[in-house]
Amino acid sequence: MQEIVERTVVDSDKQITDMKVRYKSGVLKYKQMGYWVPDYEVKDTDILAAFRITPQDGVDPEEAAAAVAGESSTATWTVVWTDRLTDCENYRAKAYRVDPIPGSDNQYMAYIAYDLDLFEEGSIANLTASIIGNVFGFKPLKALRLEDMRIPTAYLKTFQGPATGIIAERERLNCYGRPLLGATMKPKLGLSGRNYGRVVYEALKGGLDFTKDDENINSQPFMHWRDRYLYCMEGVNKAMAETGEIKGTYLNVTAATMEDMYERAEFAKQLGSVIIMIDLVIGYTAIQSMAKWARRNDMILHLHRAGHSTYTRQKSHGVSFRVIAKWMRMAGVDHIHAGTVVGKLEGDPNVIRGIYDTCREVNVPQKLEHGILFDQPWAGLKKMMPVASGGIHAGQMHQLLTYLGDDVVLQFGGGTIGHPGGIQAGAVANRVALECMVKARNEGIDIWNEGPDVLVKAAKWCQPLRAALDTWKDVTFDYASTDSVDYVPTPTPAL
Ligand SMILES: O=C(COP(=O)(O)O)[C@H](O)[C@H](O)COP(=O)(O)O
Ligand SMILES: [Mg+2]
Repeated sequence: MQEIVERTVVDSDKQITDMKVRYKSGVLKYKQMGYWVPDYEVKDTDILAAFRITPQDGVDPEEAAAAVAGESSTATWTVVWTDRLTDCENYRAKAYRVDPIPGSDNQYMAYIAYDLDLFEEGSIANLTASIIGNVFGFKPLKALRLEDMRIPTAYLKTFQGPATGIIAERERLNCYGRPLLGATMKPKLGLSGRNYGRVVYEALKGGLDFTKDDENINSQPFMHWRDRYLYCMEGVNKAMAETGEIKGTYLNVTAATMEDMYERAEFAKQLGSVIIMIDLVIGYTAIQSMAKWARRNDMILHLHRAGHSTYTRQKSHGVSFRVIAKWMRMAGVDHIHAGTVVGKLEGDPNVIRGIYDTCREVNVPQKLEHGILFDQPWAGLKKMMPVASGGIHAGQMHQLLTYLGDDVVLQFGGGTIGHPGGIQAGAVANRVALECMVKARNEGIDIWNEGPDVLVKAAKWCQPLRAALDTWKDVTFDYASTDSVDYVPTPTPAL
């Protein structure tokens, strides 16, 4: 206690000096206010953030980094007397390193350390209110992107982590050694409950493990949620009885209020569903609440990342999806849409690799070429299953398996329901393509190069696979990606 009093007194002198400096120059001086500490020694318990900053013309990059540290921790636009009533030396975030990004237009990677005491335990809302709070609209910067974070073990342990995790999910489904297969219902909107349930049944009967509500299916006039749940679960139960496999359908419980979401989740549980679904747009607190509900009720929790591209897609402004994935593993979801590499939606292979590692590794080491700027040990939080979805089809199975591995849900919406032979044939094509590719890989065949031959051979005796390959052979999505790793700093021992 004595120590703090002393520090406060020393600080008060420093604050007065800082204030005089500021008033004299008439310019904000975050560096002089103590937010730039190049010789700072990072503590094991610090939360670290790496921001891509684009300072306004004429703004010194270190000053800009210090401004980010200030605005995302304790500072306001001017020095305030009340700082002296706090342990402000400790509470100020510290910008401790700024690297120019080669080949960029005045962009820098700024590293900032935050003391653990700045954050409430187990609250993504509180963490993000600082880290991505006001600071993204801050005038000294033209643009700002949160590229990565290091969450220390001390803070991780205050979070629940995935409600179920990959290991328990596989045990519940009794499914090992291969990716899981799913399909998103199409058309996105408009089907009645009975027709919808029919699609679920056919897709599961054909060999998929899961079907899935689309992100914008909730309780519209054409199909209220209870109808959807009842018809879907009828389809699930029938398909399970006929195939002898455990199956599920992600019942989207997204709704306007927590009360509505709990009511829907409870009904899904009563009907025997193994999985429910939420959309990212419900917000971090709602996601954490649903994760706690899922843990209490032995339910797998699927998260659709609806809305993420509004802030993850641009290269110089927003938040990297890798960071969102990290927050979601802390928040406690079991499945997360994480990109496909191939398919209709953008995604650079290196960036996607970094996201998949973040979801499912026990310890994620720094890997600069994958955009992973910090070591991230997960401190016992369970693994989260990535979901590959968006314009994928059976003809890409060798690429999907090579890029994404086994612990993933491969989800074919149009690639099941658009099959010329019908939904069940589409599911058969996907299951056969997957099984033959896993078998080839396990026998040591180089599926990256030989994969297309493997598929063609299997298609000789599997008419639905042949039809799928014929239908989608020309479908490629090779539009330029806007997302790739361009920042490869020299690692320093401090990291
Ligand atoms: O409906 C689909 C996919 O349908 P289809 O298989 O017919 O393309 C999903 O909402 C998107 O995959 C979301 O994208 P992401 O998974 O990248 O978040
Ligand atoms: Mg969708």
